[in-house]
Amino acid sequence: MTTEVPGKLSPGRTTLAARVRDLIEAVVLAEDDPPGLLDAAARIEEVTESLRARRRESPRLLVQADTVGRLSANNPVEGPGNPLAPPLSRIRVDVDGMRAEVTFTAVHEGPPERVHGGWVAAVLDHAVGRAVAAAGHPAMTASLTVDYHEGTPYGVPLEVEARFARRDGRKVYAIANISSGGTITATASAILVLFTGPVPG
Ligand SMILES: CCCCCCCCCCCCCCCC(=O)SCCNC(=O)CCNC(=O)[C@H](O)C(C)(C)COP(=O)(O)OP(=O)(O)OC[C@H]1O[C@@H](n2cnc3c(N)ncnc32)[C@H](O)[C@@H]1OP(=O)(O)O
Repeated sequence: MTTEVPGKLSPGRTTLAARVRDLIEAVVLAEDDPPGLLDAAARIEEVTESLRARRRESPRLLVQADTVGRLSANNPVEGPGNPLAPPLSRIRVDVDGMRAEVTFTAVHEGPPERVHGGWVAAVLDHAVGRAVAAAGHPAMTASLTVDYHEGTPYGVPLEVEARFARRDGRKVYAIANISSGGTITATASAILVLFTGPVPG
């Protein structure tokens, strides 16, 4: 059975994360005007201090996500609560794997007008983790091999797909790809190792 994510998360938190994401992009693209930049920095520092005054102990923010159970909405790839996360959207998971959308921005630029390969790998790593968990084999990535076939564009929605392939004892094999407008730009194959204890969120 396919389950739609996200789960329940306070709108204030997702809105704040979205605004900070916008802020990061604005910072990266801001013209070099030293007084203006210093003034902005001072105003941002004020907001940071007001949030810091209400600091929680752990970054983990568990919400009911899907068949895997309670997961952290602050996950740095998928989590809508984390401004660092692109994040993932339109997530669909089932026993065969997961599909999702992701839109990178100029913040993620590596090669000119293309997404940094580390970010592509992060999304693929996350996707294989999601896929094997959805297939009933929650595991951590031990090995991830990424092939970059073409530059991955930012500013457009990309499709992410990952599938559980097979299990051999504690080793779980999975594959994933990321595509733009039907063209696969990167593929990954992964070996994950089953968790022996409780699955962290
Ligand atoms: C609103 C909603 C929001 C929702 C929000 C969603 C959040 C949803 C999160 C879910 C999705 C997260 C997905 C994140 C994906 C990561 O980011 S995972 C994090 C990165 N990975 C790590 O940190 C792992 C670090 N490595 C380790 O901890 C340990 O090496 C491992 C992987 C646990 C394995 O250690 P171990 O348990 O001691 O196992 P070990 O006996 O060494 O090996 C077991 C088997 O694996 C094999 N193996 C081990 N390493 C390798 C290797 N590198 N290559 C090949 N084989 C290997 C061994 O040869 C052995 O094989 P067999 O002898 O059984 O045939």
